[in-house]
Amino acid sequence: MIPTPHIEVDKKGIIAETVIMPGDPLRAKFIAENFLENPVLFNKVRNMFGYTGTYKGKKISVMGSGMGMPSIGIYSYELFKFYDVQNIIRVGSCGAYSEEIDLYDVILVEESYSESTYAKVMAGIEDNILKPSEELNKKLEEAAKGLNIPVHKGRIHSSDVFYRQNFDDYKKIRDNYGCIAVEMESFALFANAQVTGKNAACLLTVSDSLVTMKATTSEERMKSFTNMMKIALEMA
Ligand SMILES: O=P(O)(O)O[C@H]1O[C@H](CO)[C@@H](O)[C@H]1O
Ligand SMILES: O=c1cc[nH]c(=O)[nH]1
Repeated sequence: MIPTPHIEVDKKGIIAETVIMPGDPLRAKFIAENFLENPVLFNKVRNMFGYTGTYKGKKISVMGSGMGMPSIGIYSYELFKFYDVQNIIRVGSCGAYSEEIDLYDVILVEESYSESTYAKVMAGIEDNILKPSEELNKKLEEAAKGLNIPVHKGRIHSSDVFYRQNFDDYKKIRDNYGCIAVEMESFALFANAQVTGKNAACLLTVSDSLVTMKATTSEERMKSFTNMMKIALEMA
């Protein structure tokens, strides 16, 4: 079924086996233009930019996912199911739930807790904690070590909601589930990888802290979260 409703590529082989996937399509453009050799734009449907190029001689793609589970649910499913993509590495931003985690720190997600119904509705998956690929995580950790970039590892909260009416509610999730940070896509990505028999992982950079209320700017979120980009590219 290609092209798909959301990706205008009509041939296999244009999109690489490994796709690096930020939420922001402009972060995808930034990665392609600053890290890939000879990047070629393969998707601009809904401005959800996707590029294929090479990194240190290896073919690799980068594409935005949009925000939230319904959005990454669509893009990652189409990539896994219809374009023979084997690995998707999300490179996202997140809010810190712990004082020990500072702005710009990088987190390698070991488990993703969610109250979302995505996995259940999509495939009858009842678990509320999903895991990334062990093998990808091992490689990402090795790549981070090789680059001398420290990473926190742990369980994060994958949320359907950015703006809670009761801000302090996040503390219940942090304390009950041991989550160190919050983002909004990894749970759906891991569910899709499980359903399609493919591999997914997630690196996050801390853009703000729910504890200290420190925050980066939107420009910084787009352009300066380069450490996680380098780890993902080096691994790929
Ligand atoms: O920076 P991205 O990858 O979009 O990730 C985070 O930022 C968005 C919210 O601002 C949500 O998509 C959340 O998961
Ligand atoms: O999902 C997110 C991402 C960054 N910061 C948050 O508070 N939530």
